[in-house]
Amino acid sequence: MTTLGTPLSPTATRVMLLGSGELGKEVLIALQRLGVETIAVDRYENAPGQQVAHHARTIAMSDPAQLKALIEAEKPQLVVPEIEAIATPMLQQLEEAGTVRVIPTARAARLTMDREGIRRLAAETLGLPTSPYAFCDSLAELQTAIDGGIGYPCIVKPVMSSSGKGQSKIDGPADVQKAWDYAMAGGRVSHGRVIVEGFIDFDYEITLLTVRALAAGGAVQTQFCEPIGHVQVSGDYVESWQPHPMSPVALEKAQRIAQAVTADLGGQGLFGVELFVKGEAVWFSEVSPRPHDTGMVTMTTQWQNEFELHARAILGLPVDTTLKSPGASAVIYGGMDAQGIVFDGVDHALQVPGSDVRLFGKPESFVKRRMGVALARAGDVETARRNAKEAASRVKPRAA
Ligand SMILES: Nc1ncnc2c1ncn2[C@@H]1O[C@H](COP(=O)(O)OP(=O)(O)OP(=O)(O)O)[C@@H](O)[C@H]1O
Ligand SMILES: NCC(=O)N[C@@H]1O[C@H](COP(=O)([O-])[O-])[C@@H](O)[C@H]1O
Ligand SMILES: [Mg+2]
Repeated sequence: MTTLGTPLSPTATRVMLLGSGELGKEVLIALQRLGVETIAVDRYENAPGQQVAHHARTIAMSDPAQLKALIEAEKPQLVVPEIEAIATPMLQQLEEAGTVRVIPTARAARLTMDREGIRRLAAETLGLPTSPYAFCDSLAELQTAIDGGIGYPCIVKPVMSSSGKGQSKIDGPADVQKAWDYAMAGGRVSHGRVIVEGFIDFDYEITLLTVRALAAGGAVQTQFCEPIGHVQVSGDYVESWQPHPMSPVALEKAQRIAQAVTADLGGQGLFGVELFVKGEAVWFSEVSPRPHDTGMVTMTTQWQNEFELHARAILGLPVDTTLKSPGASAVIYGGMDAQGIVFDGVDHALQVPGSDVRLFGKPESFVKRRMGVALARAGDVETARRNAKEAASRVKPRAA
């Protein structure tokens, strides 16, 4: 049985988010609605989630000593990683000592913060289909791996990075040095290691949101949302929609892969399983053991969006993954490096039929920083995509 307390009282159910960007902000709002006391942690002040939580804390989350001190001081019942770059071995120690429960598990957070951990688990332990890959610690090793079988084109990524940071495509020998240098500059945690992956010439890619939640009787049950299609530019998502049509065979394979990888990672919560599809072939790419950026579309397409599903699943509550309406999302970038920017045209954007806008409230804009998202629901996905892009384009960021 789940029992929830009263926030800011001795009975409070206390949950700490490690990372409080746009995704954490929505998880925090979902938790607040259930009367959970929330602690929003990030590496900088006034992160989006810190603006809606009961408590805001700013630390270097990749520093094990700072992380341990904060968790011991705040004593949350649950710790919810929201980004990859966290001192996950320390989370594992604290979980093993019984100090705290980590969502979905500390091992899942550790394996997925490092592309090597999750890739070796998926391909070598679970035998799931993936692109060919190798791990390299130098430019020379990278060249050897490409010549030894990965071939061209291929993709190089720092082992610790996300949202496409440090990622680039190599089309031929002339690009190798540039890709290596770019990866070295772009990792989130400095680390001289990269993964090189053979390029998969997929027809489309999806995120399969997969929830592990308690069913009546107390057993963990796996449920899937409708597939989310998306478009990525330079490794970062710019547009997503739901549902993405799939052949029954491809959908079945996708669900089987998602079931296998999430069952191994274990625990309770929502996962974003990234898959490439060509015809009826399906490849596993990677998985987030937490809500996914492409899943922001569920704020307009599902009865319970991915953030509510995560909040419910981690608290031991039942979930409903059904679709409400086809819909789409389109990213609003800052387009400039500046603090405290303003957004013109939100009124104009909201005149687009079925549209909605979220502005994350990030204190500082960068040219390619995601500052907001436009949403649109419609009778079909094509209309929704067109309307979401139209609404996004009507929001005009401007320096104050
Ligand atoms: N081996 C590959 N073949 C073809 N395309 C790829 C491959 N690897 C990555 N991509 C493309 O680059 C995108 C980003 O890659 P990936 O998900 O590994 O990066 P990421 O930095 O972890 O991104 P995020 O954190 O946003 O999920 C993929 O969604 C896909 O469009
Ligand atoms: N693909 C992962 C992803 O989308 N993560 C989301 O972006 C935030 C960081 O944004 P920032 O880099 O603008 O601070 C994270 O906190 C999370 O919400
Ligand atoms: Mg990805």
